[in-house]
Amino acid sequence: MTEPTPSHEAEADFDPTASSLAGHIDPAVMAELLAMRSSIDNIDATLVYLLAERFKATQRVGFLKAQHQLPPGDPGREAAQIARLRALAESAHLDPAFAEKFLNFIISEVIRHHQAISDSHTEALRTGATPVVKSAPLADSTLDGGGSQWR
Ligand SMILES: O=C(O)C(=O)C[C@]1(C(=O)O)C=C[C@@H](O)C=C1
Repeated sequence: MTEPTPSHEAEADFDPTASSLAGHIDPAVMAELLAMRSSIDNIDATLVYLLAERFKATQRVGFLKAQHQLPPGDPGREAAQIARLRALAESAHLDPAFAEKFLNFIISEVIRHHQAISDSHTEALRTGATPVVKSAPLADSTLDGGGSQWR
């Protein structure tokens, strides 16, 4: 298996001018397009950082739920989140259906992670191992054996 490329290398290798359009369009149009893409690149980087923070937070929820034998999903909470985000999307001129689909996509991944945490917690209890319960900030935590939540 190949090692993942460290993010600083991937970032250094990233060519913000990469395009299949190069040489096919007016250079002035290309310059305008690249200026717009520069904002898109900043937004995409922010999205990655935001999602990483969200998953750190939900991982803590996953451990809490596993520790107290709570179900991974909470449909009542989800309904409230969806109604709120749909309204926010509307006022932000974003398609509410897209906002809902996006949230559902993220939540389904979170639930998969919660289930994996719960499974490894149950397995640890069954085998007499000490279940890994994270209550400390996750920045310095490592994922133990079960670690399948990051598949
Ligand atoms: O708040 C929770 O209980 C979570 O597990 C987090 C979260 C979410 O990602 O926002 C995920 C699953 C639940 O169905 C509801 C919300």
